[in-house]
Amino acid sequence: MSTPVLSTTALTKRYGKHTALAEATLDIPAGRIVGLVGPNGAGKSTLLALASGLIRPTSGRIEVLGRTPAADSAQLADVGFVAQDTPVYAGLSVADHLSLGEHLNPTWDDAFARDRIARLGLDPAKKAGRLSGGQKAQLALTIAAAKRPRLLIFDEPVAALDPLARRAFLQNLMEFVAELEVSVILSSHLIGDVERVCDHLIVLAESRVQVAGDIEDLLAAHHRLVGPRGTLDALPDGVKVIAADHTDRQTTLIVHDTTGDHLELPGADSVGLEDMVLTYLHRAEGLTAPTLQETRA
Ligand SMILES: Nc1ncnc2c1ncn2[C@@H]1O[C@H](COP(=O)(O)OP(=O)(O)OP(=O)(O)O)[C@@H](O)[C@H]1O
Repeated sequence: MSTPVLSTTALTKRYGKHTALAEATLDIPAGRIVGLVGPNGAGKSTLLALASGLIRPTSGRIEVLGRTPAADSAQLADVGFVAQDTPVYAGLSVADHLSLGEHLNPTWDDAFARDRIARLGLDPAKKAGRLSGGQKAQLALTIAAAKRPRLLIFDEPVAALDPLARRAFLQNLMEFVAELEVSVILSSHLIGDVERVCDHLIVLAESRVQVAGDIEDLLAAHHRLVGPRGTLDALPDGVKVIAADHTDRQTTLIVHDTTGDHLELPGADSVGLEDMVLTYLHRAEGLTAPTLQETRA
């Protein structure tokens, strides 16, 4: 089996008394486009900063491509990181950015970078400060990809972009992935975007991983069950209730079949990605209707 892109065990980051990330255990296979979703302050940037080696864990283990993040120059070259707010140098031209990239990165693919800039229609002489938000994002993406990393990490790459620029950026990203055979982890607030481009999902809320896995598997393992009240109380082992809603007569459950056996559950209906993510986010905030156990207590 190939080395996981990201592997963590009980990964924790604290700032003083505040826990930004708690006990995160993840195993992400290579070749995925991973969507990291969660509300403000959930710990997304913290996880990405740990993965890129910008910060060190308080406790727990993290390996990126089988090694400690930012362990040495080879490991640094293997990971391209684009922080929030698409960091480019306002006073430098597009061409200056490419020269700088070439100078700083031993694995720099100049032909690839120049070809991308031409295809995007960016004027090499233009100062980065005069580019639009979408163009800045595209420039940052080009620079990160031209390092020819094995993993690209983006912290909310499309947050500041209008819908058209967002779509163009994500389209571009998918082209890169196919062209460079690179793994990608990106954080986003937009579940629709994640659905469009990602094949693996991590839901983070309240500093904890709520659920993670290949999107296809997660969708196949989550179900909505509706039945007369009382009929859904006994579920097979390994089927976890994520949310429960009751009326006088009827119970609606969102459940996660964690057995991996694709259990046949009576009356099971599918759950869309957005509903699934929101169910986990609501549960983390304690906003769900009471669970069956709580109702019986
Ligand atoms: N350097 C720091 N010092 C102290 N607290 C921090 C630091 N960095 C992050 N935090 C706190 O850790 C928590 C997680 O922050 P983080 O930036 O990882 O969240 P996020 O999910 O990326 O949020 P957003 O979607 O708003 O970017 C927050 O409560 C934040 O205030």
